[in-house]
Amino acid sequence: MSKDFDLIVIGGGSGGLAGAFRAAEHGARVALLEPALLGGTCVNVGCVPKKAMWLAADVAHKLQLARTLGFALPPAPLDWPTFIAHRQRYIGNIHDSYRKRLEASGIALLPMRGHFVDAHTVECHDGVRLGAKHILIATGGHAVKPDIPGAELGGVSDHFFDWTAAPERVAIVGGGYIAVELAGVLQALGSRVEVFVRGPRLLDGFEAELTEQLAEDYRQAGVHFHFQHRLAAVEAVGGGVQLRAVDGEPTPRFDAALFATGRRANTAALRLDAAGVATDARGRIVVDALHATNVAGVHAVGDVTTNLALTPVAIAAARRLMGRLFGGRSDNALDQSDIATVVFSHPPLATVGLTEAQARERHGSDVHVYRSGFRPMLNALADVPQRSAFKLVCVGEQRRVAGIHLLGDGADEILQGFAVALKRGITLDDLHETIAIHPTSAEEVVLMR
Ligand SMILES: Cc1cc2nc3c(=O)[nH]c(=O)nc-3n(C[C@H](O)[C@H](O)[C@H](O)COP(=O)(O)OP(=O)(O)OC[C@H]3O[C@@H](n4cnc5c(N)ncnc54)[C@H](O)[C@@H]3O)c2cc1C
Ligand SMILES: NC(=O)c1ccc[n+]([C@@H]2O[C@H](COP(=O)([O-])OP(=O)(O)OC[C@H]3O[C@@H](n4cnc5c(N)ncnc54)[C@H](O)[C@@H]3O)[C@@H](O)[C@H]2O)c1
Repeated sequence: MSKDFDLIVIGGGSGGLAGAFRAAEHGARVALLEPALLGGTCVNVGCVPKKAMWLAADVAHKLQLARTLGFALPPAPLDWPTFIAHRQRYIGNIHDSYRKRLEASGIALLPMRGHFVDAHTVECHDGVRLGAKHILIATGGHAVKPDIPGAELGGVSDHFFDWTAAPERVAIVGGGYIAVELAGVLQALGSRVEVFVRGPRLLDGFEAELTEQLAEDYRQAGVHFHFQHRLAAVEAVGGGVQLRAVDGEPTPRFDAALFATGRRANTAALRLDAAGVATDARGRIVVDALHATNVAGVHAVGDVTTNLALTPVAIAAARRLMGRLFGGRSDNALDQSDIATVVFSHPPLATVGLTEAQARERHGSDVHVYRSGFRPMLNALADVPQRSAFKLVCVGEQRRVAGIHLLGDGADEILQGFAVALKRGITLDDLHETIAIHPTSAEEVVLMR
C-alpha cells in the first residue's frame, strides 16, 4: 500500500513537530512518524524535565537563604515522587496539546519508526509505504558513553529522569552542558557530587573567566571536580560503582555514575543510503544553509544535523524551511550567528556572541573587554559569598558589542533582550545611553565601563 503526502516528517521532536505544524498551516498534506512520546528529547528527557529539576533545586537554594534571613523553616528535603508527579503532569499536558493540535491541523500521526526506500518514499515499521514530494528528517540524537569497560554500569541523562530519589554519592563524567546542569541539580537536592572532566576546564567554548567562577561557586556549594581525569573503566563495587583512571587510581565508591559525554545523531536506522543522503564522519546529516541535504526533496533539521543542538535552533530551522517549501518564500536561510544560550547551572550562565578569546582571534588587539563583579542583593542580605560575574566583549573603535556573558542569578532571563540588541549591532555607547533599571542585576549590563 502507498499513500501520498506533500511532506513526510520523520521524528516528532522539537524540529519535526514545528515543521509539521508550519507545513500544515501553509496547506500541505503532512504525515508525521514518531514511535515514542510526542515532543522528543526536549519535552521528555531534555529541556523540560531538566528545567523542572533546576527549578526544584532553585527552590532548595531559596529555602536555605530564607532560613539564613530569619524565616523559621524546618529542614525541608524534597520528596522526589511528589515533585515528579507535578513534573510529569506538566509534560503530560504538553503531549495532550500536541495531540489536539495534530488532529486540528489534519496531520496524519503514525506512531512508528520509518526508514527510506528511496528519496521520495518512507517505509513505516509495519511495512506501509508513504510517498511524498518532500521528506524532513528530524530524528534527533541519543547520548553516548565512552567505549570503556564497565560503561554499562553508568547511566546517561535519560536515566537521571527516571530517578525517584537523590543518590547519596554521584559521579558525573563530562564537563559540558549536561554534566554541569545535572551536577548543580543533584548537589542542591542533597547528593554529594563529584565531576570527572577529561579536559582542564568546564564548558569549552564558553567564556573561560566565567566558567572558572562557576566551578568555584560549585566548589563552595560542595561539588568536587577532577580535571584532566583520564577515565579507563567503571567497576562494580559494594552495590555501587567506582571509576578507575588510566593511571590505575580507583575512586571511592559511588551509588551511581552518569555519563554526560556528548550525543550522536539518530541516523543509523534510517537507511539513508537507500536515498543517497550524505552524512559526515560522526553520522550527522550534512545540510546547507537552507536545510537541504545533497538529495533533492530530502531535508533535515535539529540534532540529526551539524547545526547547534538546541531546541530553538531546530524549531526555527524547520519553520524557515516550511516557509520556503510551502509558503512561497524563496531565500529563507536561517541566520545561525550569535545564537544566545543558557547553561542552567546554579547560578545560570548565559552567553551570546564571541568570547574574549574568539574576538581576539578574529579582531586582534582591537578588542575591548568590560567586566562587572558584584554580589546580588539577596546574597548580600544573607551574607552568602556567591558573586555574579558579567563580561562584555566589544570590538573596533565604535566598541560594537560582540559578546555578552552573564553568570549570576537571573542571567537566564536577562540575556534574551540583550541578545536582540547584540544582533542589531549595538555599541557600548548605546548601552550607556540606556537608563538603568534600579536596583536589579540587569542594570550592570548597561553600566559596565
Ligand atoms: C538533558 C538535556 C537537556 C537539554 N536542555 C536543553 C535546553 O535547556 N535548551 C535547549 O535549547 N536545548 C536543550 N537540549 C537539547 C534539545 O533537547 C535538542 O536540541 C532538541 O530536542 C532537538 O530536537 P530534534 O527535533 O532535533 O530531536 P528530538 O527532540 O530528539 O526528536 C527526535 C525524535 O525523532 C524520533 N525518531 C528517531 N528515529 C526515528 C525514526 N527512525 N522514525 C521516526 N521517528 C524517529 C525520536 O523518537 C524523537 O522523538 C537538551 C538536551 C538534553 C539531552
Ligand atoms: N541548556 C541547554 O541549552 C542544553 C542543556 C543540555 C544539553 N544541551 C545540548 O545538548 C548537547 C549535548 O550535551 P552534552 O553535555 O552531552 O554534550 P557537550 O558536548 O556539551 O559536552 C560533552 C562533554 O563530554 C566530554 N567528553 C566527551 N567524550 C568523553 C570521554 N570519552 N570521556 C570523558 N569526557 C568526554 C567533553 O569533553 C565535554 O565536556 C549540548 O552540546 C547542547 O547542544 C543544551
